[in-house]
Amino acid sequence: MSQNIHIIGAATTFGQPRLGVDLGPDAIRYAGLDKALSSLGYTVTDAGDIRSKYRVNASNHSIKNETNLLNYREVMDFSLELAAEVDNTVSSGQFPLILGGDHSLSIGSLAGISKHYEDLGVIWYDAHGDLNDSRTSPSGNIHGMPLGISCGVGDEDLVNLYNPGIKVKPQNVVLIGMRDLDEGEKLYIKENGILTFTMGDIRTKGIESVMKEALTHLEGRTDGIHLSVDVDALDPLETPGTGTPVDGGLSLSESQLAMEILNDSGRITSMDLVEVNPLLDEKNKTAEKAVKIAESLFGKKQL
Ligand SMILES: NC(=[NH2+])NCCC[C@H](N)C(=O)O
Ligand SMILES: [Mn+2]
Ligand SMILES: [Mn+2]
Repeated sequence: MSQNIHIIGAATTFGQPRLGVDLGPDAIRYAGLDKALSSLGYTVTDAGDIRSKYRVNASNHSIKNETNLLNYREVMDFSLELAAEVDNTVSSGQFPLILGGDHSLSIGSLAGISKHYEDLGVIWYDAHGDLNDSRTSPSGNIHGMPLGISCGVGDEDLVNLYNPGIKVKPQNVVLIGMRDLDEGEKLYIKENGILTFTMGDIRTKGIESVMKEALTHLEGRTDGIHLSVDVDALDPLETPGTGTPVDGGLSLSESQLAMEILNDSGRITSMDLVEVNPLLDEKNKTAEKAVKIAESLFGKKQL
């Protein structure tokens, strides 16, 4: 892993309906991210926040376009800007650590990162698959679509954003923590043989063997691995400050072990840490957990 971490705040809220998730990057900074990573010996720089040029207010926040996509233009423009920043970060040899913000930001982060890899792997650590398109989505919220879009499904302009073509091959994706998949997502997973670990699988096999299986699956076929952590992968008792909580999730200590195993592999090349919404939180608890997850990924061991 690069010794230089570049933090990019992706202060977007347009991928989902709740106000406040654009404050996620500051909540994570306030919880001490920079200091935690510097203490591990990394050189940490912070780009500050990329913020949508569109203003947000309660009544303009969730506007549908003709094809069931909410805040389409806003998400599109934001993703382009984020993709360029992430692209530059990888070009300069730094590790991009993108703080969210809602999960639609991964459209931009994957667009920027994938330019640098032939066969990018993706570990999607989340309660949700985020594999919907405008037809399968129950909500029209684009934060339920970024992985599908990056795999080439859905709106053509979003799929071809920043650099034309698909960003990630579905066989290079591993889903971990799944417990709220929509019918269309289940079908897509089956049809494309995406390696998927539900909470049931994790309870049966244990998180250690799940993470090792994930890494083995991506071995040989990928030249870099992007890790996308949605804090709703964790149980809402751990991370209540998020817009779409789902009961029955991972604990903090399981997640720390998962991150330590990824760190030991030395194969993670970029990361998103998303869906922290301090307006829904209890005393910034969720952002504090997010910092602990990042710490474990970058090398803090419990012993
Ligand atoms: N990144 C997230 N939290 N996504 C939640 C998605 C929920 C649901 N599957 C939808 O498409 O609306
Ligand atoms: Mn989620
Ligand atoms: Mn998500």
